[in-house]
Amino acid sequence: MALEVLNKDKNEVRVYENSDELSTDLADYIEGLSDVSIKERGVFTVALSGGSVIRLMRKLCEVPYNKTVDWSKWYIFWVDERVVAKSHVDSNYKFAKDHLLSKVVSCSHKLSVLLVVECKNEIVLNVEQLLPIVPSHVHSINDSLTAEEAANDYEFVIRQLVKTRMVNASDISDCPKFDLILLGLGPDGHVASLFPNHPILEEKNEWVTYITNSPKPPPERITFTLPVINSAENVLVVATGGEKAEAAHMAIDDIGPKCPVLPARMVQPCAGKLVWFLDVEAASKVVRFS
Ligand SMILES: O=C(O)[C@H](O)[C@@H](O)[C@H](O)[C@H](O)COP(=O)(O)O
Repeated sequence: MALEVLNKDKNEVRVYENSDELSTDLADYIEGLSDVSIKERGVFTVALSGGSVIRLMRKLCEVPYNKTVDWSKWYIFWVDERVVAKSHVDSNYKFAKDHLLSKVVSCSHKLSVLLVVECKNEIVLNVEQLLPIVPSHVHSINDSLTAEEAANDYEFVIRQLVKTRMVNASDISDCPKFDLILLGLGPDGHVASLFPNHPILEEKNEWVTYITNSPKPPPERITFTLPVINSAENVLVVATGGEKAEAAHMAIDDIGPKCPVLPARMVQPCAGKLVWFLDVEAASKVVRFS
């Protein structure tokens, strides 16, 4: 449970004693969003970031969430990706596969075995609930292309899914409306591969763009643009550790005209909900009373 829940404008900031508590509540929160979306539309579209947020989602693969989340209805995307082979240690796809997605599949297999045993005892269970992630629902980038080509290709894939309404369309912008976008936070205030002072912060037309000079290695990346992030139904920014404290403070608090142009501060969903998940260290500079 959160130690504190702060309301900052229309956004919520949840502060946790440690990363374990944060991880449990994050799993709970995501399960709730997944449930609502699947009841309403039959699918849950989620875009993942790279870095620690993936490890912090690990409880989704544990009891009770591994039994309650309907993984078969998840459609998985990447908010940003490093332009490297999918087998490369720097690949966000590989990281998510190794630390999250593959764990879901193996949990679900175990559950299927349990299901057979329980069915013989005439216990009625919802078979559908126990299906694993469907491989064709996992939309990673094409790693055989250049950064520019990969960004165009990824945008094309998303546009096709918006046409069929597998991915929702925003009512107020010409953008997809993902059910959930998960972001990490860099110590410099970057989110996704949107770095401070980079011209792509101004991008208004593209859904997916690319950079070849990322200050965080590797240099070549593709990324969702701010209009896409801000069109999501739900955005969660997840950060732990003291090195994120200054960035969290500058992104969340009203610090007047001297405020630098910080990508994390530019995350302001037009109609959706933004929730920050911080541990006490990352939240140590966030103003408690305004
Ligand atoms: O692929 C990436 O590099 C990212 O998507 C990036 O935006 C990341 O989420 C943050 O840098 C936070 O990373 P950590 O949580 O690991 O510090």
